[in-house]
Amino acid sequence: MDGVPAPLRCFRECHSAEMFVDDGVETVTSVEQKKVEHNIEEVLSVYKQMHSLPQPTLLREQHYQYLKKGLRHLSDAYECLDASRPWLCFWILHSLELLEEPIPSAIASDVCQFLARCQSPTGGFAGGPGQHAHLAPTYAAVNALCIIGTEEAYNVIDREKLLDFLWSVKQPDGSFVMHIGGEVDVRSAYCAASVASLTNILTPKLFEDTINWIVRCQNWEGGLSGVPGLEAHGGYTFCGTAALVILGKEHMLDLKALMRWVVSRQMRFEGGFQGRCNKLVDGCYSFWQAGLLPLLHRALSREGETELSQQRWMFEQQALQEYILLFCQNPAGGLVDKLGKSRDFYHTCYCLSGLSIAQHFGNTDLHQELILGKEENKLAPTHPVYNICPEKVAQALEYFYRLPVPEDHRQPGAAAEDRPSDSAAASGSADCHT
Ligand SMILES: CC(C)=CCC/C(C)=C/CC/C(C)=C/COP(=O)(O)OP(=O)(O)O
Ligand SMILES: [Zn+2]
Repeated sequence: MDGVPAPLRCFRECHSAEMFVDDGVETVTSVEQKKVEHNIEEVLSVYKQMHSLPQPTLLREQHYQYLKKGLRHLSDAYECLDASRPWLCFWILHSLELLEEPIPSAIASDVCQFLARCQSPTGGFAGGPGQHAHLAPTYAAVNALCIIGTEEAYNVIDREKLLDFLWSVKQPDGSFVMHIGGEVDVRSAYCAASVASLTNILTPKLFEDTINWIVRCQNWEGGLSGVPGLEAHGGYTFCGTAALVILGKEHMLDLKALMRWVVSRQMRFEGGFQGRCNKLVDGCYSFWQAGLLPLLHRALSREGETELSQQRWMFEQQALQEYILLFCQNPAGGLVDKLGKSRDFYHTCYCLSGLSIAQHFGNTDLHQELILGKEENKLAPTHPVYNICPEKVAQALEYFYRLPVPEDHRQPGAAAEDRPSDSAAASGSADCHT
């Protein structure tokens, strides 16, 4: 059965470019914005000539071939991502799970062995073998291993040392640096909370003061910035909000102001999202921004602020699907930021993740689908906190929550060798989780 027809034009009330021009003065961004809108109009007019009833199609087979190849061979263009190799594993594996394409067991095992080589002897994962541990590839590696979801995959993670690493990047004010000697921003709090919760090493002490630090990142715009006092941005807003959801404290944000900010980031003409006010649409914000709506919906329904019977997220789900399917697909496979840009695995992962959010409303209890185009366009649902499929989250939690939480006597910024000896630690309580 076919899904709903495309909402061509009905969402497109006005050209955003007009709003980017202040008193007739053009800026670099307003000129770029006009180009984006021109490109969209051109593609739309060709599309309308070819199709009387618009039915955008997800190019499943092309995306599958592009992703499958990427697991074994990367072009020279990826040399610059030599310090982000676990990310490439996550982006590709998550895209494949959204497309419901199984990962052959030999490839899954090779990925496990590769990620094991990225694990630092002092805990956490690095961007590549022999590099220093960093929170971003640690998040990507743990997510990739949870997607694989085998005993071999789970066993790669040294949880005791992972906790050492998290403490080594914890700061006295509650924030985290991305790596020892590195920068602080709210991505790190999310990466730390995500891996700690998935692998059952989350202790209240580890996130002491983190909640207040994240809440300080929400600014007058309603969204969150990377550190307190800067401009709100979708990437950081997602990270801060999802971290607070993991820590059970999302209601400490001004949720209504956040809702107003994020829904205003959906572009009226393009249908996709921008990352921050007065900037351009980009396919990857289909997840970083639209992914906030399930988090907000849950938080606001708990506070009795949204109708539980509501059947839609509070953004134009069809318009976002249209943006991704009509303007972000490379005909040879892979997805892009915007028309005219090259495909890459990051945008493939986050465009597909956003498409999945826009297609599935609710959770396993109450589930409503809104599929633009044919039913074959339907992707698997994604978990809005971790961005891996919900069954894989449940399976990982089931596995790791059978294991005890490691003893935690560590201090912010402490190196692994500063930890009390194992025998001293072992004299304490065996399991502080309960
Ligand atoms: C888990 C994890 C590590 C998440 C990453 C979150 C994320 C996407 C952060 C984005 C950071 C940022 C300020 C981008 C702006 O880039 P820009 O100025 O090039 O783009 P813009 O014009 O769209 O703002
Ligand atoms: Zn992007």
